[in-house]
Amino acid sequence: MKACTFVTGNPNKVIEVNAIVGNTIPIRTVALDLLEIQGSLEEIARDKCRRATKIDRPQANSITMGFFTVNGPVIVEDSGLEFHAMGKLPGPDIKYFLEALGNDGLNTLLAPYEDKSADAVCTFAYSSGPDHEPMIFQGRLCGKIVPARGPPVFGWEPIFEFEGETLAEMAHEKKNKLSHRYQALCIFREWLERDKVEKIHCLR
Ligand SMILES: O=c1nc[nH]c2c1ncn2[C@H]1C[C@H](O)[C@@H](COP(=O)(O)OP(=O)(O)OP(=O)(O)O)O1
Ligand SMILES: [Mg+2]
Repeated sequence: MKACTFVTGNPNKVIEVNAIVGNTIPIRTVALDLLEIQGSLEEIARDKCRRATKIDRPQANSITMGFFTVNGPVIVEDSGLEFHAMGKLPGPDIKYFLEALGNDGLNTLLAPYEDKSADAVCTFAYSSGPDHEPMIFQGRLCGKIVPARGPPVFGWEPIFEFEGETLAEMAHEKKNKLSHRYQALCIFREWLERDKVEKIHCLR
């Protein structure tokens, strides 16, 4: 069975996706930061996915400087962080907010508000090839934004608290059994397994 290609520029996503799916879905990864349009998480993921299926001739890979092509099924992912007090902002723009303000600055943004709750949203888009419209699989984890605690290894993990622990403090095994990414991948896996014959055919 031919593997599904996960195109992402983020090595932490690769580590988590591999840990979550194990060998239940054959996935190979390609390290490439795809262009992202402005829009909702779903629109961004769909557009990235269409773009990924069209990588049909050797592409320079900016991260490894290797060359690759994508043939067959593809998945991409877009993650957002929605502050309830701010009408779901920064949402898909969290990457740029984090780069500009850091985790402390994200806390400061919420200082005027009593409501510190936030949703971490993970949106996968899957397509079996350039002629197939992407399908969307989304997972959501509701937590709250707190002053940073825990190792600052992956994005906004140190400021996102779920049931008393920040994601940075949480054991990886635990995060990978409850996270927004875990939930999205469970729905994706269920969909793949439903009507298995047809989907396996898609993955060839
Ligand atoms: O579980 C997570 N725990 C903490 N931080 C996270 C998580 N998941 C994404 N993040 C961060 C990475 C990036 O700063 C932003 C999402 O932006 P996003 O465009 O989806 O990711 P990216 O550009 O790093 O990789 P990609 O090439 O797949 O688009 O939130
Ligand atoms: Mg991105």
